[in-house]
Amino acid sequence: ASEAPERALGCSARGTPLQEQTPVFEERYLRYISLLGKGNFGSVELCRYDPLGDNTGELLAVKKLQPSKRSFLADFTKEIKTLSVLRCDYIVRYRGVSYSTGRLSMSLVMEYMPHGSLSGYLEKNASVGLGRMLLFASQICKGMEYLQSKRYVHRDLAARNILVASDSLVKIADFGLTKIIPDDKEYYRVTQPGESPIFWHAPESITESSKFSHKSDVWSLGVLLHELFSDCNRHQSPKRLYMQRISSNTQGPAIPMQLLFVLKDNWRLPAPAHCPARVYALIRQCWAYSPEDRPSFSSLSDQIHSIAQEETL
Ligand SMILES: C=CCCn1cc(-c2nc(Nc3ccc(C4CCNCC4)cc3)nc3[nH]ccc23)cn1
Repeated sequence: ASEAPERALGCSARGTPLQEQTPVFEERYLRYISLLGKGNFGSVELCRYDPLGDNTGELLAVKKLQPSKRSFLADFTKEIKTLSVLRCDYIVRYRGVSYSTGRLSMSLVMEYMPHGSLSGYLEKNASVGLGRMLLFASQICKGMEYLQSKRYVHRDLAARNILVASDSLVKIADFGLTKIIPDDKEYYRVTQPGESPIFWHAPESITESSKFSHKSDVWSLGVLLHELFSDCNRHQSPKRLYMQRISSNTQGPAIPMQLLFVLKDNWRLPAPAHCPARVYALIRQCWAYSPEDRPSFSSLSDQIHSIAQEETL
């Protein structure tokens, strides 16, 4: 499960060799253990793949699709394709698929992350020190750097979608909304904005243009870092802080427009309590109004690295 990897952590430049790409797990050997999470997509279950029937099989996270809503099936197969080519220690590992003969449904099999989501983990372990926070932040940056190298835009970067493998390793998960930027463009324009988490979205993704790019992922990473350095405290969540700021005139224009208004007016989420000034300054860089003024993931990794060296001396 989460034993320390004997090799250095990292992401491989080339994709997964073809024959490894879609291992099939026979559904009859997948033993249900418990429910790990539910979403508008379906559910994620903890299962043991136990072909020998002696409970020695490995634990896996199996994402079952909600009974075949046609659109979901298309998105689901795209998510499987998206995950299957990714090979990075900071991205939750895709293991394969499982088909159920009877119900003509398909499940996505992934590595099991024992500690659950980062938001849940931080609520439970308030003692996470600055050093580990910065370690988690740099791992997420490296995972995003790798996604960018594959021209993937995650579009749903938030603490709820970061999973904890061990006390010293977190990974990016939930690629349900991930899009691949076309080769001839620098952004992805969303036509069907579903239930979108606007409090994590960059201004250009909120406006009618619904533009998503690596730089809009950088904005969301800033919001994620704000959550991280707020210990994912629900009372200081981005949604709650934004709603406090804009709720003065709820009967006014729709929430997204009010959010845009305060962002245009250069208001930003305040520094979390106990957040080092250098970390908040880094977070603010991610929230530059125009995308091109935001740092790259590699620059963020370097800055986090130098903050870690200074702050944890
Ligand atoms: C990304 C978020 C939306 C969808 N989603 C993904 C998962 C998920 N979870 C886990 N592990 C896990 C371990 C413990 C707990 C517990 C439950 C009881 N309360 C304390 C925390 C919860 C989850 N491993 C995974 N691998 C791949 C996916 C995945 C769950 N939901």
